[in-house]
Amino acid sequence: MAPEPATTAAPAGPPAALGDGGPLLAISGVTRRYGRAARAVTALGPLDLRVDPGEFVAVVGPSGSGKSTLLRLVAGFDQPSSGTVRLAGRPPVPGRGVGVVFQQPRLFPWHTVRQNIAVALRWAGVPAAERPRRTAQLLALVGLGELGRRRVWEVSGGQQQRVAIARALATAPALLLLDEPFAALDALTRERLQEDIRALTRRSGQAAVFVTHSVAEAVFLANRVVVLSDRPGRVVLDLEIPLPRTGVTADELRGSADFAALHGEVAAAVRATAR
Ligand SMILES: Nc1ncnc2c1ncn2[C@@H]1O[C@H](COP(=O)(O)OP(=O)(O)OP(=O)(O)O)[C@@H](O)[C@H]1O
Repeated sequence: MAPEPATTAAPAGPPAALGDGGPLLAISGVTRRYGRAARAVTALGPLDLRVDPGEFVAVVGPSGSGKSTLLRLVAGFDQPSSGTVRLAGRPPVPGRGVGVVFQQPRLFPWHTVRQNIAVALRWAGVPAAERPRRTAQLLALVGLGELGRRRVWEVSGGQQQRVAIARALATAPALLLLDEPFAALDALTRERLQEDIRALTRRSGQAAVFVTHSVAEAVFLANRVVVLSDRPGRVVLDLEIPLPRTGVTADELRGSADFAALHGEVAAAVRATAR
């Protein structure tokens, strides 16, 4: 088990408004087509998906099933061809209410680790006087308390991805969107980061939608796994993952019969839909 991040504090800042008890994310009848006329391709849908506060939903599916398309629609970076996406009851606006972590950390290389976080806090409208304390809190949350003064190129790939996660949490997003955030990391770093993300989101109740190719990663991290079909992506399995949240080590969890059974069920659904 990787060491726990140094603090149990929740992400800094006020929680984003959630509306009045409705779903956090509601996707209804959504499709996304790319291209025109004879060259048009339907990448996604029709798709319905609901995510409630506190849920960690992993989306798994074959390559080209529209997983990244789905995240772009939820982040407000892109618009559906039909249907609706609602975040806390409203159409998503980029940068508002969601934090996004990509496969590559996409940090400012000329800044220090701390400055990368401080910039996000500034964009979020956090007053200058408050930023150092909040930056320290966020770095401690992802286990990087000691590395704030380092330049980005002076920390490892896994540590850079931790900075990206801290930055995504800087705005206290209602929903965290993770697009294969561990894919570029070596196996050991990937496992450590998975364990820390699992601990962090379980502790804080942070809602997340997490895209991955890895069934094991999905079952380990999520409390719900959604499998998309081959293109156009539609939901072919929506499975609760009732694995214990506390009281077991990561190795015990990964080695348990329950884990193996859930992994088998999800993997079978992915295999059945892959071309
Ligand atoms: N901007 C675009 N213009 C045209 N086609 C696109 C565009 N973006 C995605 N597509 C197509 O839509 C389909 C879904 O792509 P998307 O990247 O969402 O899938 P994915 O499940 O995330 O794939 P992967 O697992 O390989 O990353 C693919 O066939 C892709 O080629």
